[in-house]
Amino acid sequence: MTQLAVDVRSLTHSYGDFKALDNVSLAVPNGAYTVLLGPSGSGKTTLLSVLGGFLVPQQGEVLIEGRDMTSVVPAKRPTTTMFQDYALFPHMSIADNVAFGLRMRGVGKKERLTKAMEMLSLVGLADEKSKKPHQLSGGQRQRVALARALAVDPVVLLLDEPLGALDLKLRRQMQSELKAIQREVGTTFVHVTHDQEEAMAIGDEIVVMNKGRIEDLGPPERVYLKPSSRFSAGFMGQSSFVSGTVVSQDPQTLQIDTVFGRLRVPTREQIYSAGSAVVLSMRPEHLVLGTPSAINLSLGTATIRDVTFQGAHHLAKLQHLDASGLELTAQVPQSGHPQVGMEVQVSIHPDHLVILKD
Ligand SMILES: Nc1ncnc2c1ncn2[C@@H]1O[C@H](COP(=O)(O)OP(=O)(O)OP(=O)(O)O)[C@@H](O)[C@H]1O
Repeated sequence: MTQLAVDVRSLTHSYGDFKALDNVSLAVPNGAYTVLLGPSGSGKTTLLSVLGGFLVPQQGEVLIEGRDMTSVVPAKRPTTTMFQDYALFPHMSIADNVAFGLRMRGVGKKERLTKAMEMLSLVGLADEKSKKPHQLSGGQRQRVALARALAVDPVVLLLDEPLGALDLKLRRQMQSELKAIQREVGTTFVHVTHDQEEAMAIGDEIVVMNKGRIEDLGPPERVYLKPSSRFSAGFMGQSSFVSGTVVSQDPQTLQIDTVFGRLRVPTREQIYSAGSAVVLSMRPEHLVLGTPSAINLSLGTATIRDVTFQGAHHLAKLQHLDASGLELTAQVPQSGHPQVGMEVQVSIHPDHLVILKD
């Protein structure tokens, strides 16, 4: 049985009247790269602070490798936290910065410098060992902070917006480096970000947070393709939403009334009762413009209202002709030449239609 690196149970924490964490439970398997994703104020940093021991929750428990750590101070936990500003010591060499945590733990000089060099090699900075932090680029400083955090062999490394200070290009590059380093060392990483692309690029598991609660949790592909709530669908990229009411479900077909008529969807694992209010969520790349194929569900006809060039494709805003005011967003390949004012038929493959409880 895989032991859990982190097991938090029913965490609740308020600042005054404001509930920053509302009954949060989360299990992180050993060796996983977990990303806490959510908008500003959703409780990500509060949760990370509880894991790192900087905040004792008002309710709930934190277990690390099965041991209760709820009230244990940060220095006595098998966790280290890497903050966004890296907090490197400016007067110390890179090697001494990396060895610092080991020095605090009483590790001898020879051993700690050997470990520091091992960690600097891991992050590709062995040649810079004698430099001071100000002689390095932002990306290099970030790697030093990572080497320092890993030097003490934590069970869990907690990263709070670790790439927030980097420009976009470097940020994307560091994402793959972080992931590669995590795979190599096998340490459990819990990483906070509000950047959906970063979460998808890096996480084995994404935890989508909203208003102090976990809205969705799973591998990136699952959370993107089959989000489990409207919030999660909207936060993990673009989606068009359409309300519907379930008419019936039999072994073959789920029937839903929507503004563009009755949709007959091959039946789902989930059983819907007649009269249930649902929301249909559709990703732009799943909306098909042009004559629908036999298997696709027809969503009627729409007018293209706006087209934006996105490099690899166009994004078209569509206004539905039959359903007043309904807007859909569709991705159109460059070869599609979408033009404002064009009337197009819209359809979707049933497997791409996400049906959520309203
Ligand atoms: N020490 C504090 N005192 C009062 N309110 C706080 C405190 N720390 C956080 N909050 C509030 O709790 C909420 C959750 O904060 P938290 O920092 O956990 O969110 P977050 O998801 O990490 O947001 P961000 O991405 O902006 O850092 C926010 O509304 C914040 O204003």
